[in-house]
Amino acid sequence: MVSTASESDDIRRVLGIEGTAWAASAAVYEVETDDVFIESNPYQPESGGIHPREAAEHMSEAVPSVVETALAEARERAAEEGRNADAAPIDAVAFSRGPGLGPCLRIVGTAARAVAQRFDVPLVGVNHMVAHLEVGRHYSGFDRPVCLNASGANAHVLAYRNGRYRVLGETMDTGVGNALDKFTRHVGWSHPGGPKVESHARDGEYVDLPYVVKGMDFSFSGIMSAAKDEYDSGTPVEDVCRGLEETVFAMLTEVSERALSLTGREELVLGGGVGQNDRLQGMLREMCEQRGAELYVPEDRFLRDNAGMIAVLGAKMAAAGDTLAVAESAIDSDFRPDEVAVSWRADESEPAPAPATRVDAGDAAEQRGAEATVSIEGDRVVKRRVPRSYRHPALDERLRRERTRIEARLTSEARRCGVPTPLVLDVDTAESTIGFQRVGDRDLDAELTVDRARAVGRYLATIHDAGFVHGDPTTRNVRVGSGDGDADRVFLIDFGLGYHTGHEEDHAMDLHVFAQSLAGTADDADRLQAAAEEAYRATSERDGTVLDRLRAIEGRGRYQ
Ligand SMILES: C[C@@H](O)[C@H](NC(=O)OP(=O)(O)OC[C@H]1O[C@@H](n2cnc3c(N)ncnc32)[C@H](O)[C@@H]1O)C(=O)O
Ligand SMILES: Nc1ncnc2c1ncn2[C@@H]1O[C@H](COP(=O)(O)OP(=O)(O)OP(=O)(O)O)[C@@H](O)[C@H]1O
Ligand SMILES: [Fe+2]
Repeated sequence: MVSTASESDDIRRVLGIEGTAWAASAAVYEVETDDVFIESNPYQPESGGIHPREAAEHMSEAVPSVVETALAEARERAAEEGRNADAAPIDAVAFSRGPGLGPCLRIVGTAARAVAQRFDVPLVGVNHMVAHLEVGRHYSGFDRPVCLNASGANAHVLAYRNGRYRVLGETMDTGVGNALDKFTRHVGWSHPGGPKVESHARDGEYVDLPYVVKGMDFSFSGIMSAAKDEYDSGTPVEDVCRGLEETVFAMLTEVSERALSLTGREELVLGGGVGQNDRLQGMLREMCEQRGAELYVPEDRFLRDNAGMIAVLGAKMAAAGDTLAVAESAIDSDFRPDEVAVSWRADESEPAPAPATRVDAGDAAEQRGAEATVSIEGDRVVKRRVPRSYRHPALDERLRRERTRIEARLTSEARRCGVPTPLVLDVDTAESTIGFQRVGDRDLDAELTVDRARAVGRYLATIHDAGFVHGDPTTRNVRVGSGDGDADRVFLIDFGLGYHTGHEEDHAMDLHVFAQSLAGTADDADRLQAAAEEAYRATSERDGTVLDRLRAIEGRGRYQ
């Protein structure tokens, strides 16, 4: 019988067990001294990538021995503190419950249950992705950071809000490490590929590869096939590695910056095995410095998969009484971070409204968006995409030009379809500058209403029917109010990530980006989202298929 104690003082030493994919790991976390002992045994595939069956065989051999090593350490510490030799050396057992490979997770779950029963201590089921970010939050001392999880099988941007970690953005296909590993497999290098990409990139010249960011979501599949093609056509592998790092990490840095900008937060925490990469850390550091934000990067041993992070979060969960009865402790290979009901944080109510909210200060004010600076000069605004020094200069130049050209073109095209947008007054692609008519008197996030959400749904349907997407329809890229008495005008702005497409998936992504931004900024996001969808349905020529696709995007398990 496993006890399910809820006395927080009882939790002084926690055993953590990890084994979602490659790292068989056990750890002892000492609450009082904050000390973490970690014992790990990695699985190294003989050829190719991670084979689930081989990985599970590795876990069944390695998990018991790393657990015994950690327990021996725990016993020593228990003896030092003068604990009775008959008493349990630990006060709880925490294990990675998911996401991960099912066969591996089951072995970890079985081991954890056995230890918990043996010592009659509570069992704690930890979400591996939340552990990746909580360990950084723990050691940074940050309270409300944005978190970038850059790991093998996942890539997310998360922020805590009202009891859950919200996924502000994520990969639409593979995890970031898996994407790099697939390229290195193609080249014939052994697993894991990430560190090899890093060392080869140092001697490489940058090559252009597709850069795919949709709002705060992103995709790696196009980049990976292009990288393989480059290699196959004879481009030196060092150059392809450099192009990969510059492109993939600039994407992750851009979405992190967007998330900081959208939420108005000023702290960023990095997590996940790919987080060990120096170039990624450097880009994030530079971006944060330039916007006056703070970055925290955990030690490498806490970035890659490890049981230390499981024990650290497990201790907080156990202290909050968030434990599992054995009968309810089944693993969950698709466990998403936003499914976790956060029990261990004080119930903080959101400081309202988010500081990023902008109500216009008046003339000659300068706004700083995630990408551009916008200066208001009377009834005209000038938007300039400023260079981002964290990006390679060639990539930076390309993105600023392309986006400026597209923004000018699609803003006008939307207007011609009857969607309110500002008039484009002049464009200078060389300087990445556009002059616009000034519209609205505040951003939608400052004053969200059901009617306005409905207008956004209607306008998105209109441009989709005309054959293009907005690309970044967040609550900050919608202006409301007109200043001339017609308070309910709603304007779409910032079409720089738009493009022509007839694919339902792309149309659904626009709705998904809007839904995610509602979830990130509003408490009644569901109601607003329903209103937007209802208006979309009423307007669109093919509402059914797009909304079906939206449901599929929302329900997609990302573990692959
Ligand atoms: C669910 C769980 O099993 C999974 N874990 C995982 O992916 O292991 P993690 O340790 O977080 O990350 C491993 C990845 O991290 C990459 N990696 C390691 N060192 C790297 C480096 N210096 N540069 C780039 N990638 C690196 C590896 O190539 C590999 O793809 C996850 O967290 O998604
Ligand atoms: N035509 C306009 N009229 C009035 N205000 C505007 C106009 N264009 C932009 N703004 C203001 O400037 C802010 C930033 O503009 P915009 O979204 O185009 O830049 P950005 O850097 O791409 O921002 P982000 O990436 O954060 O969406 C807007 O949120 C809005 O408050
Ligand atoms: Fe991981």
